[in-house]
Amino acid sequence: MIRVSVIGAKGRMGQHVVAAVRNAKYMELALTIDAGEDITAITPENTDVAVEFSVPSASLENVRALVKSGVHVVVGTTGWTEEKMDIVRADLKEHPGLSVFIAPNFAISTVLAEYFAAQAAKYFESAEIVELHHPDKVDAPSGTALHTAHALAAARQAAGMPNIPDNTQTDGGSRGQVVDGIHVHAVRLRGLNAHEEILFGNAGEQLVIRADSFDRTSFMPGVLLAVRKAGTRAGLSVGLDQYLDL
Ligand SMILES: NC(=O)C1=CN([C@@H]2O[C@H](COP(=O)(O)OP(=O)(O)OC[C@H]3O[C@@H](n4cnc5c(N)ncnc54)[C@H](OP(=O)(O)O)[C@@H]3O)[C@@H](O)[C@H]2O)C=CC1
Ligand SMILES: O=C(O)C1=N[C@H](C(=O)O)C[C@H](O)C1
Repeated sequence: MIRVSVIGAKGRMGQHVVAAVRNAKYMELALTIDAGEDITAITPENTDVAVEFSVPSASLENVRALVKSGVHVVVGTTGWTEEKMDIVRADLKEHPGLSVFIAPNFAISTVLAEYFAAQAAKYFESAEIVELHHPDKVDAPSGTALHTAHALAAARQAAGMPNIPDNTQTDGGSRGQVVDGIHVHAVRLRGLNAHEEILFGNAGEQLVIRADSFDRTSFMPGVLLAVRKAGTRAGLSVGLDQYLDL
């Protein structure tokens, strides 16, 4: 049995994770922790893997506390920068064998969309990203869109592509945030859940790759896969693609 504790357990994702763990074979729910509760209650005596879905402002300190306790961590919360990950990498040096796995997105559709987009990137002069989410989301652009922008930029750079053409002379914000040279646009609309479009353009043609998570259940197979894989890859790793046969 894998004993799984959930941090952010009362949140939208946390509630789904609690239910998914309860229904999963060979897993049992250990502790559930939310804002204001004592995360140090999670220890190797009661937990094998902690799943963290809280808020971007709290996630780093939660992960650091969990690493200090000595449990494997699966993280879905957004807001992870290289600087924050370096802090966790340094902490992990004191705990060889422990794993911290961060996934900007656990939905197979979105992971594949980014994978396909990275393959397409070198064939198109233009690329932009549109992410669309529910209006209760606190961060923009989404962690997924940031991750996709980095992947596209890396693919373009590896192929020696020039900057994306854009002759905009005045911009009151309508052109979105520029991430590694890629324009990223965020839509917040009641009724939506989590959606991403990657648009590519050449003279006379367009390719659109789109992934839709209509319901948070879409993230659960990925979360459970990451829990099952916890500890197989010591140190910090990022992205569900690593666990898929891509
Ligand atoms: N990787 C992926 O596939 C996915 C990632 N996400 C990301 O997951 C995160 C959570 O999303 P969502 O569930 O919608 O957000 P919610 O706001 O619904 O849930 C967050 C929960 O964390 C709690 N919380 C706040 N501070 C702490 C803390 N210090 N310690 C423990 N718990 C805390 C909140 O409590 P309170 O409300 O009282 O503050 C709330 O219950 C976001 O960053 C989101 O972008 C979302 C979907 C999929
Ligand atoms: O807040 C959300 O809902 C989501 N957050 C993640 C992100 O910012 O990429 C993953 C998914 O898009 C849902």
